Amino acid sequence: MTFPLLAELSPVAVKHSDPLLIGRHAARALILEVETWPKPGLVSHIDNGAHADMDADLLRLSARTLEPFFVALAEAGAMDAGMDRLRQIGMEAEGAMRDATGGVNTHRGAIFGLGLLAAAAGLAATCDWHAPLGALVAWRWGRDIIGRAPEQDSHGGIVARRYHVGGARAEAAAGMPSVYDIARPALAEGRRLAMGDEEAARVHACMALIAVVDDSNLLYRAGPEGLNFARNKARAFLADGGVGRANWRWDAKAIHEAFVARNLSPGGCADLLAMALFTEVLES
Ligand SMILES: CC(C)(COP(=O)(O)OP(=O)(O)OC[C@H]1O[C@@H](n2cnc3c(N)ncnc32)[C@H](O)[C@@H]1O)[C@@H](O)C(=O)NCCC(=O)NCCS
Ligand SMILES: Nc1ncnc2c1ncn2[C@@H]1O[C@H](COP(=O)(O)OP(=O)(O)OP(=O)(O)O)[C@@H](O)[C@H]1O
Repeated sequence: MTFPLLAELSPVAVKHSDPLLIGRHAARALILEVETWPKPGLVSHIDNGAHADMDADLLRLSARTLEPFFVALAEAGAMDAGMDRLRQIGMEAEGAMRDATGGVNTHRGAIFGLGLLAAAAGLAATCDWHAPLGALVAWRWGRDIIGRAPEQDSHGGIVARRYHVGGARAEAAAGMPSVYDIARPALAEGRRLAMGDEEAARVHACMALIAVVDDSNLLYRAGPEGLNFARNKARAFLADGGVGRANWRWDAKAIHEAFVARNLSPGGCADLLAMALFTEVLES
């Protein structure tokens, strides 16, 4: 893996060092992601997308349940904890999520990605870090993240073997490039195109992510054809002007319905959207 030199990264000030605030912003980012419609195939405050076992209330409950674990991860980061300790807290968070939701996987990917960013936010304050939090994740924990073999029987493990994609771990070990190179610029473009409409900007960023990310959820449910179908729909939406058109919401709704009809759900892209919203608040 090649990683840019620190001097090549854009200068960034990390604004918050209080673990309680970091945890609150992480949970808030998850809630904001839910309050976004139409996100193709995904759960929102309007409908459940391609999910029979979740709705917005369950995702909100899950987000609230996870907040103390994001606080703990920020505290662990501030103590320069290694990956074993972060993993332990992450597994406890997964257990609490399952207890709260009756066993539903509401936020497994989000715990991992947002959790690492929360730990990096805690660490940043103690080591005078002036670059993106994703780069700090890669620099401090990247080798340990990628060095660990994927779980054999998880959906991600199955997809990784079958299609040779790296999923959430590769994304994190590379410094979250989909957050910084795709979602953050798309949020800014969406705000400009939709004249400050924040929900529109989030839909725009979600489409930009679906257009390029190797989302292991899409691959698990529908293989490469499903992934390509999803990408082509998102690319066409963006090529037609994204949220800059007056009738964009109808087009996004039609894409959402096409995903639901095929049981497609880009859960990884939903996680990456939440991570982009979180880093926007923490970095300037
Ligand atoms: C690493 C994890 C995510 C492995 O899960 P899995 O084997 O199913 O891998 P997979 O890559 O498919 O990711 C799972 C979830 O990540 C999200 N995701 C899918 N594709 C991507 C992608 N390309 N980029 C980012 N996230 C993605 C989705 O929500 C998906 O459900 C994780 O569950 C795990 O090992 N947790 C242990 C706790 C831990 O290490 N925590 C670290 C500190 S919080
Ligand atoms: N709004 C959302 N709607 C759906 N999934 C989301 C949403 N936000 C985040 N996700 C992510 O999607 C993942 C769940 O996706 P999904 O239910 O497709 O996977 P699964 O439980 O592994 O498999 P399956 O449901 O196909 O059996 C979670 O780990 C979560 O992080």
